[in-house]
Amino acid sequence: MIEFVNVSKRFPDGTVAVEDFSLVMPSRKTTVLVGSSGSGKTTLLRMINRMVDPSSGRIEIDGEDTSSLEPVALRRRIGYVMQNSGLLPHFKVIDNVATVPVLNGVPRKQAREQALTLLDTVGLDRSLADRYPSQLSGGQQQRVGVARGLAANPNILLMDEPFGAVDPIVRAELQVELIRLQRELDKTVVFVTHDIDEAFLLGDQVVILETGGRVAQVGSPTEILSDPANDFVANFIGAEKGKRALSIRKTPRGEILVDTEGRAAGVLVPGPDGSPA
Ligand SMILES: Nc1ncnc2c1ncn2[C@@H]1O[C@H](COP(=O)(O)OP(=O)(O)OP(=O)(O)O)[C@@H](O)[C@H]1O
Repeated sequence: MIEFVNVSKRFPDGTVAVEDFSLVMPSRKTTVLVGSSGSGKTTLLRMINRMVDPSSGRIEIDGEDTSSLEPVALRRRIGYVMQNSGLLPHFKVIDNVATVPVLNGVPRKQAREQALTLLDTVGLDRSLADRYPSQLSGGQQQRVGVARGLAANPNILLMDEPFGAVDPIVRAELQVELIRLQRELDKTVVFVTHDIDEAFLLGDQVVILETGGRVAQVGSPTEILSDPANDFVANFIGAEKGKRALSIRKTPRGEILVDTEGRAAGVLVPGPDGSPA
């Protein structure tokens, strides 16, 4: 569990990126921080692994105050995946993945073997292991970025807009892949995005942020969709504009859900007690 307790961050130039932020991010769940540009998402994420230190307040990981931990050691046991993959251009794919375990003291041969297994995990063919990042597609690079983030077998995986720079089709593939991975690996994931659809798709807990890291609402996607806390949230999630309104259309083969433009959105199936799901 990651806990923020009254955390603020003021940068040396006086910018207050985060003000009095408190939140529990449960273990083995995905928490998504979503908000517009400048709302403090990246600053919040980077405070978890001490790439940025809070000006006040504290962050605990499983009850341990991170300010008492050595930053480099902390960073090595927390996976970090960023936009544009953050791969080292002059290292082959396999060495990009194996680097952190080697720094952690794993013998190189063993680290490279584990790296190959991780390529399997993220759905990449092992034949790509000897390529350089520039010889991969954007989506493949992001998968290597995820493999790299997982390489030290961290309990926590921080992901900063990891799918922001790839085209929508690849992005959808990567999102599905992350859901599969999360079921398999059971990590505590903190994911930053400005895309509310991505937040609802991936998040167990979604945190909608306003400027200064102010929490507009926290909840499951269902809770937020069914009961937006205020106009800001309603506007942000598109509920106000009826963008997410679905209605039932009866067809000879059953009932389907359609969106406001008449596009089919899904099939209505009965719930366990026979009521509509
Ligand atoms: N090193 C810094 N020095 C001064 N101000 C900073 C620094 N890093 C970030 N900020 C400011 O802090 C605020 C929050 O930035 P942050 O990068 O956390 O936002 P964000 O929500 O991740 O934005 P984006 O979606 O654009 O990445 C912004 O106003 C930003 O300009």
